Amino acid sequence: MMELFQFRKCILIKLVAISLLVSLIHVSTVEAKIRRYKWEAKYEYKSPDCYKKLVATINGKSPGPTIMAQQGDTVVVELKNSLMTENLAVHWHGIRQIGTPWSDGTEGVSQCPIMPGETFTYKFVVDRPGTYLYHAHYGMLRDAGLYGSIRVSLPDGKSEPFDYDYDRSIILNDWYHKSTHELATGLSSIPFSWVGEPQSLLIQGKGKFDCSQSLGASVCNASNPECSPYALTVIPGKTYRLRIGSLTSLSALSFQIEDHNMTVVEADGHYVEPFVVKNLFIYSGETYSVLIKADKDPSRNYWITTNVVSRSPNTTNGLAILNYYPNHPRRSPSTVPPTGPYWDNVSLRLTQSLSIKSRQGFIVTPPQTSDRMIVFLNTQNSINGYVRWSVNNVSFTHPHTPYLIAVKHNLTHEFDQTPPPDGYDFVNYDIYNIRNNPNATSSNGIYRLKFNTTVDVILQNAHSMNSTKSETHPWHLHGHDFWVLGYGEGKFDIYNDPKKYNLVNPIMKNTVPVHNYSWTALRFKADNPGVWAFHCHIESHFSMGMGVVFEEGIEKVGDLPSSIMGCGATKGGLPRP
Ligand SMILES: O=C1O[C@H]([C@@H](O)CO)C(O)=C1O
Repeated sequence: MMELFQFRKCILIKLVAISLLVSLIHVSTVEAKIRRYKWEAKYEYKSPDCYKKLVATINGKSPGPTIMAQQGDTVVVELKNSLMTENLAVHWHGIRQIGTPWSDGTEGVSQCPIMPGETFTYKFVVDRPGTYLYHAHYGMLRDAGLYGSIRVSLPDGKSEPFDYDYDRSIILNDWYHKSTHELATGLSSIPFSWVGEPQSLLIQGKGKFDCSQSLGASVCNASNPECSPYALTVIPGKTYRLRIGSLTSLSALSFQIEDHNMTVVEADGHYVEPFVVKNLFIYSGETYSVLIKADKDPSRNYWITTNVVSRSPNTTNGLAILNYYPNHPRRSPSTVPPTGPYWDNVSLRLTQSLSIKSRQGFIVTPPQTSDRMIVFLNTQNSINGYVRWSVNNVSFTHPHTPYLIAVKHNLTHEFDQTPPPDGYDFVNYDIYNIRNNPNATSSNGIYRLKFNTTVDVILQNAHSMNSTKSETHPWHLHGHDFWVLGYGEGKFDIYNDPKKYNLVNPIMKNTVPVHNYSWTALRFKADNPGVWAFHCHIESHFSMGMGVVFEEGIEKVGDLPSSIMGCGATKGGLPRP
């Protein structure tokens, strides 16, 4: 009897084990989906802020389609360049491209440009849940409207550490009426012609330029439905997760919703220890999730606004409508739209930056020490009469052969083999004044990092060349997230400031501002084999040389696909080193 019982028990255990195994296999096959997209990039006449101009679209839209995926999925984007006369590359901003550095979409770094008429396929895994972006990474093409959102949700059955009823993605932008070609030409000419302040601010691709400036209805038509304000419809009583991303060309923004507080819960794909704000400061390349509750008087709509901060604004505020259902989405509130905080209040912005900490229960503790410290002094310079931006007095230029190919195949003659400096003259440099000698050099040399080491990067801001200000610069790192260890005003003190680092619960991000006359300290692990750009996300500043490139673990990078080749030294195949 006992034996029969044991036998049955054994069979039962085996059955349970088999069914568990089957369900595990089932879960893993259900989880890892392939999300396929077929996109065509082309120019179309559009009027996002009522002013008609050529806009770079994806499948006829700007912002382009939102990529919706679950953690662990593989995204495949077959991208056709139908821009007719312009090259293309698309960067998946915030996706680390582990094992696929050739899919990072950075022209000159990870691939040759996609030529007009060509189709290029990007394939990568979205390994973490969160809010990300995509945008053109060729010349200043992003500014022409080629961008969109990536939303990575948790696998089925897993839930976020906060509750909400609905999820919405909103991209903030600023908008120029001149073509990107005109803007880029002005920046690289003698005399220098600055892009100036943008003509309008867009919220989810819509803005309002004042057409009364006598342009004629064929150019600017205030009643064009294309430029009716974006309406975010909410059901009274419900909680909304707003995934807000900024892809401004230049502007740092403040975002606010009339009468509604926002609880910040996510930054660049990482959970934030929740904190409540009336306005959200957001810099180009950053993403945040905020929760809002539709718990105000439901008989009316409310204004959503954006305004420029950190530069003296000359652009009307962005306007959208928070539409309480069932009010009409076009019904403008009769109230005055909130104007946001004063543009020049640096300490308010610094305070918000310092409030962003990693959420309890989700903290990834940083290594407590680093192997290398690199200090990047950000300055505006002059090189042979051209206005440029530099890092440690070196202004970045692209080589003809993408670094990933040149480094992997040891094509040493393709770029300067001398690495740029790890620091500047800490003792004598006065960050508060226009420099005595504005001259700098340019180079396409790169920083080579020892694989798996911990690297600290200190961004040091300074006075610009001929204005009366120091400007905010949002820096974006490809291929990694970094821990934000600290921010401070003035000149970074390499002996004492590291003692004040937050090594307990720093947030991890991929984009971070360095505030006016201030420093920002970051730490990351050089553990992602590849070649990665790190640059100011202001499109004109990057095109004026404000960036660097890191290489790590190139020997661990697999065979490069031939689809990324075809330019520079790889015209007609790979040359010998
Ligand atoms: O790169 C820039 O150039 C101008 C100004 O410094 C010179 O006109 C400006 O505001 C920038 O951000």
